[in-house]
Amino acid sequence: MMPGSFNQTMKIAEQAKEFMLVHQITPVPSHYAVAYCYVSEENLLLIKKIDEQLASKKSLDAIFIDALFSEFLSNSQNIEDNIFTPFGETLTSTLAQLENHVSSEKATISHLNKIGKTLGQLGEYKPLQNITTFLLNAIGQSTAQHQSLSTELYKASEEVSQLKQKLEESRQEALIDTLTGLLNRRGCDKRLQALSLNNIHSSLVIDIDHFKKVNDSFGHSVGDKVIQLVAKIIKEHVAPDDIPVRYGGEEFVVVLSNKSQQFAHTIAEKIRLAIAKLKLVQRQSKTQLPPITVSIGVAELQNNMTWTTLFNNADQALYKAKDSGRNCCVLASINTAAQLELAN
Ligand SMILES: Nc1nc2c(ncn2[C@@H]2O[C@H](COP(=O)(O)OP(=O)(O)OP(=O)(O)O)[C@@H](O)[C@H]2O)c(=O)[nH]1
Repeated sequence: MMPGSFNQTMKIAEQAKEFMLVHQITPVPSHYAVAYCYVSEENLLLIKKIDEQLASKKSLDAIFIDALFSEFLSNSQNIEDNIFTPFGETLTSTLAQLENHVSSEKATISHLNKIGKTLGQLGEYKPLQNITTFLLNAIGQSTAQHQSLSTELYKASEEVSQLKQKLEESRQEALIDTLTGLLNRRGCDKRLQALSLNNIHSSLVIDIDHFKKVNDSFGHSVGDKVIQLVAKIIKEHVAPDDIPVRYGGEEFVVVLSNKSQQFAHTIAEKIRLAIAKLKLVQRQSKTQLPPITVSIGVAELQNNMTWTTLFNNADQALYKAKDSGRNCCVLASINTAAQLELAN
């Protein structure tokens, strides 16, 4: 879609609204973005997925649409570049044209008023006076119409700004874990794109020990609180350019940017000890929780290694930590025989 094609943009916006109505899609910005992308035929894979869903007579429910949003739109500039920006630009330029129109009409009205006044003073040119009055009325009406159109367009323009803001919020939500406020896996991937694989980086994979028992003995909400506390401690121990992530369930990953494995190990130990020191009491029953401990695998990015391999190495070290009785940190090395086990 070319910026500036106002009618076309409005048409697609209308079709997107209609599509949402027909398929009873909840009207939130992210869903609107998916509908808009579908009707504007911009993403063939997204179209294919929606068509397949419809062909198998399944509904376009919130879970399905959210998944499409996450897969195709939340992480890309696509919506911004192809939907909101041209839409906003078109509105702005149309508004500017209308304003020009209205101000030239106002100038014409002012001239005609002067002419009407002069003709009135002369008192002889009744037909000309009538024409002046007719023109004044006609232009007055057209100005009123243009002004009301301007008002509508201003409203639309404000709605676009709000949608942009909400989209940005949805995009942020899609990158952040709501329980802990840490990045989620997707957010981690995004941040990793900014790091050069040529520098020295390390990673921790941290897993809460016997966490199932916490849930089973104290309930899921206490379990959630423990996850939050562990996240908080992890965050407190890392630098602003490091990347702490809730990787899933009770597992965390930290990418320590520009830091060696030895340094990462020191941080891992500090995190482990700080968590082991926690004294938690369940508020309602005043029961003391057993000590919370974590096991940590530590690995360093080696030459020609991908992030996935780095995380796998740290994960293998984590398994070794679990096997060694938990509540410890284990360093991975490329030579697995040289695994160095630390602190218990
Ligand atoms: N409260 C809560 N529990 C979660 C969440 N995500 C995953 N879990 C629970 O975390 C537990 C993980 O259990 P397991 O993978 O068996 O591991 P574990 O009990 O921690 O044992 P080890 O890892 O072997 O030390 C499961 O009971 C999950 O239900 C969450 O967001 N909140």
